[in-house]
Amino acid sequence: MIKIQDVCFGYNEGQDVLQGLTLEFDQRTTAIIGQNGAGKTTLVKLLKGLLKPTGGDIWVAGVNSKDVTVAQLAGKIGLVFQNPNDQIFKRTVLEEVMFGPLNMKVETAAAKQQALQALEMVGLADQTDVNPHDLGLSEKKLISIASIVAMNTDIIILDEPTIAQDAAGKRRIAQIIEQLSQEGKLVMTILHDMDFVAAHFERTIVMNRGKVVLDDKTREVFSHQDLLREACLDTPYVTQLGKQWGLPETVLTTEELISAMKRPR
Ligand SMILES: Nc1ncnc2c1ncn2[C@@H]1O[C@H](COP(=O)(O)OP(=O)(O)OP(=O)(O)O)[C@@H](O)[C@H]1O
Repeated sequence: MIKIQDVCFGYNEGQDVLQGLTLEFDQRTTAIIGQNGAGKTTLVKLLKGLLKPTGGDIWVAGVNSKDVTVAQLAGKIGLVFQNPNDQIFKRTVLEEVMFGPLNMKVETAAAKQQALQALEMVGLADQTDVNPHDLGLSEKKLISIASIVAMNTDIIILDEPTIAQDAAGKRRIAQIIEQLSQEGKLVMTILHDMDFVAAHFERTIVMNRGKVVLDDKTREVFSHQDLLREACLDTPYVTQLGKQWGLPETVLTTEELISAMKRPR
């Protein structure tokens, strides 16, 4: 669905923030992790067409991002920004979530239907008339997710969706990701929460200083404690407990840890 070939990008000449990335994305739920400044947000802005590569090529659904405008790419790829205040600007939740489909020239009735379905998915179907600016950060994040889901793109990128979410909010985000993935969409997510990554993502890509240093099944990635440490990242808490218990395998959830601990040693 997305192919990236030798992509370089720098905000300032001579200072490449991304250095020759080559990646292919398929329908697996994919987490992108890396310390602050690793280049994660820059990468997804390039995918969305908000930035253009200074070298290399990006194809989204077979189309080279250099040959299309941001508006043309908007029908293929949706990006939920890290800060919902960068995205929200309408006076009611329903207007906000309808804006994307209407902007894509969807008829008003269908746009409303898509918006209501998206709000149902994020658990805010009863907040349609509320001013989004009166809501808390966790709800604003859910509204910004609904706004992108309502546009019904095949590719959805979430930048730090778990920030400001309590345990129930995180469970909701995990359900949304799972549902979108089951609908056949590519869901790519930037995250700092390693426990969330371990529990919910099939593939994990680790970035460090503008390069991909690991790209594999999530369990495989979290078995490379040394490489992760070099990238200034921790393994999930439950994985660390498993290692301290002396387990040879890499566990990713509490269920896996408990079942492994019950085994005779
Ligand atoms: N608009 C900009 N102008 C100049 N430099 C920028 C700009 N945006 C980001 N950078 C720099 O590019 C590098 C990569 O930043 P980016 O935001 O992509 O990293 P990140 O991995 O998403 O970090 P975080 O986890 O903190 O969001 C950093 O050194 C950052 O300071």
